[in-house]
Amino acid sequence: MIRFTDASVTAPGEDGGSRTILHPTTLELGEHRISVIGANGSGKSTLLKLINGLTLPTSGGVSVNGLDTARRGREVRRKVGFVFTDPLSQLVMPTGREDVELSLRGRIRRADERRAAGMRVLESYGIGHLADRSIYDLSGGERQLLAIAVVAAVEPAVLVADEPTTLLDLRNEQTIRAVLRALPQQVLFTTHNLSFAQDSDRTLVLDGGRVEFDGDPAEAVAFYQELCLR
Ligand SMILES: Nc1ncnc2c1ncn2[C@@H]1O[C@H](COP(=O)(O)OP(=O)(O)OP(=O)(O)O)[C@@H](O)[C@H]1O
Repeated sequence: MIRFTDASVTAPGEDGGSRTILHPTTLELGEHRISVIGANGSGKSTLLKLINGLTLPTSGGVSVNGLDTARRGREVRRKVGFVFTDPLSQLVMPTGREDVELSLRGRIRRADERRAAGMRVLESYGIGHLADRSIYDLSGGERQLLAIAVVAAVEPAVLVADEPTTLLDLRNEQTIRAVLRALPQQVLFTTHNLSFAQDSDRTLVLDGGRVEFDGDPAEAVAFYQELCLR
């Protein structure tokens, strides 16, 4: 269970004062698949980053399975895997094989076992044949698949993905959606794709740093469309 208790985020404003990015927010997030939608700059990424402590609340708190993100960030990050919009910002090794092996390092000590396990992960995502190719020579979809595989390899309790299909064509978008749908763990994602948003059990609509709607995905999309037309 992810809990936001009056969690807010402020940042220095241009006028020397402070600017509210997320107004005090209280949420209990327990559903298997939760989507977050809203206009550019409405606070979606900030909300996701609060979940694994990449961003800490200025006031209030956020916890994951009872672990406070401010006090127990390392433990939280072991439970919450984060997939960035741009896979190149998280893939740190020259090839997929090395990246997935790095991810498995804390779990599997023996190099030969790690190598075999890494290969099994890549094969399960249909990218085993790309294991030794430079990450710079992968297509956007292949890279996004690799980024998800690397994060999911350590079986985090929660997987958070920030606009995971934004850079993808229709076929790759469908592949990533199917991959995320099949993951057994809790998945939270942001998207501007309203059909993808409805691939979930619950949708939050953010506007100006506030959760303005929280509930059924189809109703959330209708609410958001109306909000955009106002
Ligand atoms: N560390 C920071 N310092 C100052 N302003 C920030 C910081 N982080 C985010 N912001 C601002 O807060 C607002 C919300 O940003 P956020 O990235 O959460 O929006 P978003 O809804 O994910 O947008 P997009 O759809 O464009 O990705 C933006 O105006 C952004 O510029």
